[in-house]
Amino acid sequence: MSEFRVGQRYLSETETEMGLGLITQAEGRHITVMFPANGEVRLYAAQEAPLVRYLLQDGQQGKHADGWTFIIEELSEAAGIVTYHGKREDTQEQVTVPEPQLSYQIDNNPALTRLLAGQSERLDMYQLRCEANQHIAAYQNSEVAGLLGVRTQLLPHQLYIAKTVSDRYHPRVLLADEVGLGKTIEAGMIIKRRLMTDRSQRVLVVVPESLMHQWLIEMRRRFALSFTLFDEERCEQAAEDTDNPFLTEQHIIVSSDFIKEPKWQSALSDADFDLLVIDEAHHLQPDADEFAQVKALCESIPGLLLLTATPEQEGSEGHFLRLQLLDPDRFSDYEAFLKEQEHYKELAEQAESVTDDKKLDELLDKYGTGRVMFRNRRADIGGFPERRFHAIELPEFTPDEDMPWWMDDPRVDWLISHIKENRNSKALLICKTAEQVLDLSEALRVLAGVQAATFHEGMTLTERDRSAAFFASEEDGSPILLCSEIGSEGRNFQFVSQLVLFDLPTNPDLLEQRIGRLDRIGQQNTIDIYLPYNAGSNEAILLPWYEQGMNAFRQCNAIGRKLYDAFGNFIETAIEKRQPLSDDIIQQTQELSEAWRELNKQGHDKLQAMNACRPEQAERIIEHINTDSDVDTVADFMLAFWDRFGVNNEVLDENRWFIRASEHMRIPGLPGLPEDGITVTFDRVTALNFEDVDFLSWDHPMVQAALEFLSSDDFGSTCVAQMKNTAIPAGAWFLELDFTNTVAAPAKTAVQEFCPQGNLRLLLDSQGRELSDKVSRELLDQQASFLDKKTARQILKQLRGPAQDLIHGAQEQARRWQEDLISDQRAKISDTLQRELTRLEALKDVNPSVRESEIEALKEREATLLTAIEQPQLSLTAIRILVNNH
Ligand SMILES: Nc1ncnc2c1ncn2[C@@H]1O[C@H](COP(=O)(O)OP(=O)(O)OP(=O)(O)O)[C@@H](O)[C@H]1O
Repeated sequence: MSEFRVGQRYLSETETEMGLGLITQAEGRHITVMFPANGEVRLYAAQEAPLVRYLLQDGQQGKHADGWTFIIEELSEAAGIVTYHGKREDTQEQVTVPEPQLSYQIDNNPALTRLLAGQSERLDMYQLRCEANQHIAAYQNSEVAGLLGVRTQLLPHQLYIAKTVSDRYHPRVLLADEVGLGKTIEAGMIIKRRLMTDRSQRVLVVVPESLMHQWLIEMRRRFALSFTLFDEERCEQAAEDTDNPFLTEQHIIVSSDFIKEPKWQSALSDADFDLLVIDEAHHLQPDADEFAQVKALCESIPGLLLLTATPEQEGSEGHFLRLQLLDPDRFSDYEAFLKEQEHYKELAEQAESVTDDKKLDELLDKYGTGRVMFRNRRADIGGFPERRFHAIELPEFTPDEDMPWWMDDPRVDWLISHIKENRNSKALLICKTAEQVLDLSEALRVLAGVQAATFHEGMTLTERDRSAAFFASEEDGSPILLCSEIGSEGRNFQFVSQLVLFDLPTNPDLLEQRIGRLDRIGQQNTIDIYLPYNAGSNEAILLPWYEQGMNAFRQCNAIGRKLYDAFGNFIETAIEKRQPLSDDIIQQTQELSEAWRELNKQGHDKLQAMNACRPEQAERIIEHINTDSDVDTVADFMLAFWDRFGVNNEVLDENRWFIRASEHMRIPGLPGLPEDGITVTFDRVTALNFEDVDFLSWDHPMVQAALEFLSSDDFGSTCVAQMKNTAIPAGAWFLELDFTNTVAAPAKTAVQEFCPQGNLRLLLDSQGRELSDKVSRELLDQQASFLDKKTARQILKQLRGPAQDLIHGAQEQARRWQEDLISDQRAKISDTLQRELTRLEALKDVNPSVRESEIEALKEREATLLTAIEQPQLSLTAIRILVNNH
């Protein structure tokens, strides 16, 4: 066809991302177009070529293949080739640019390119794109992003910690809530929020082997977080293909024993993790050989969360040395640390009179465990069930060497009767060793025909989980779970209300951990703790010390370990000699425990409570979560998304949908959408009631992917629609433009905190008058209706030129908006980080507690952010032309 000439420039109507094409052959009925952007050469039938001629007009900006830009003043044409005459923007020289010399990169705004190519998408797709952009900006601006979709009850003490800790640039803290109050949940929330806000990218979780699966499942179920378990075998395998196995995944769980292996030390330290979480951290023993390795790992990772309900389980000095892992400079002198504690009472009194949160932070910062340690206590939270204690004295027992001990140990008889009398309820039994568990299991099977579930270190992880599930099963589960001491930590057994202590540990913190399996969040019933013991046994010796001395069975016992430090010698001697403890020791224990409790109550506990939860702030966080995760908004958006993108959704009830990919999916797949479908809800309560239902919120990977698809691809980026408004002349037209501003910076700077996506909507009439304040998007949507593709294309042909002119002007306006936005963000970066710097430097003057590296990191962050913000990205993400047609 004669209208095609070699050298002319065209856009592909269907693949605008190929940039500006150049006709290289135009003979007969075919034309050849080269697209330099991706080096493709396409052959088209001239009559049906899906191409749009690319022509600029005077006043517009052109770009030469060498990269410089010019403003067009005049056009001329010869043999079908247009030549542009104008002025170079950089040198102000007059230039002449024939169209073959135009750059193939016409504009970095795909929406504009698509408009020029005559593309118009469905109105509903355009609306969805704009909505997605608003949701993205709202999400990035939300103060509680990452906490919106946690599948948990919104408990103030947990959310306060989650938000406070996750917002710190490099948090290094001890999460030490009393047993069962939700440290794992808090850690999960912190991880989730940090990942969702780009504050963290790579996370390493270290837990006792017995808790690895539980963590994996909790992270997935409650936070939609995918972790991978790494063990020796996995590392060996990965090491065959890569130098560092830990770089193959972003979120990794390993066992506490694993990190002690020197073999993987350097790989772990070099794996660029930015957050390390160590559960049951009281096991980190400063006097153990491998402590140096753990210390090195803790030093190599900027963020560190240590979790323990019993920080002083292994003594006060161990506690101090673990605090030192968090902040070696602050906790540099043990004696000074002890001395400081003597002043906690006065400090607490002083702190109580401070009403300003920032001042309180400063005060807590300067003394004691300050803002490093978070400990919530049952007494402060309230609402926990009562504990009842039943000590059952049984006759003395001496095992017969020729018979298994369990044949005539009176505790076994008691246990069998107990199971029989309590057929309708389950019991958890904890004893010291795996051997005891195996013997007891045999005893119950042989003597009573009871099949007990077991849990001990001799079983594999999968066997343990299977066994715990057998115990938990309501229909045909076991009435009792026999656990060795490994079952006394971390596991969740709050669906049980009876605990049988088959023996007693000498360390009160271990007893506390055992009781904590049942006395934890979610426990609905009064807890019955049974201690069947034989007269003259170790348990008979320990019982009065625990019960009368410190009331350890009925209440939480934070001072147990200290009492053990004070009376341990007497206890060990009494056990060795098989003699009861003297009344005097019991009396002294009682007096000391009362005195210490009182002292803690006035100082230590108060200070910890002030740091662990500030109720007003916690309530504000919950309010924020409720506002920012409005169920209807998420649901409306996702339902519309599924409809447009070919995901079948079937309503199951008011709150649940079954969704499955259809044959008409417009995208290759969605994260979290398996082939055979999935049931989802947008409602937290439903999510808590139905474990198998996915909880969709703005935090969920599927919802995030939907937002990402809509914003990063071209879906709905251009649209021509009609409106019927008799108040304005027929044929009047309007241009609606959506701009976004983003700032790209290295992930480690967590740039989103200061520079979340900003959106600007402009609405122009054909004269270029800006109307966005007067006519909202919603109002326009009410009047807008669909236009068929053909008419849309005709309109575009007519309005392309004038629309382009208006866009040109609007871009100027958007740039001014961007400058204001960036200047606010720049000020916020400087203000916040300078304030933080001043705080750290002031703190350093009071005591040498601040690491120089912390100050350096802060300065570096500020410098990087301030550099990044100099190159913000303004994008025109969506364009709509509305033509009045009545
Ligand atoms: N906000 C919540 N909503 C629902 N369940 C919760 C919530 N917080 C905690 N739980 C449940 O309560 C139990 C205790 O929580 P978690 O395991 O996090 O406590 P912990 O402090 O880590 O326990 P431990 O001291 O034994 O290590 C778990 O079963 C957990 O799933």
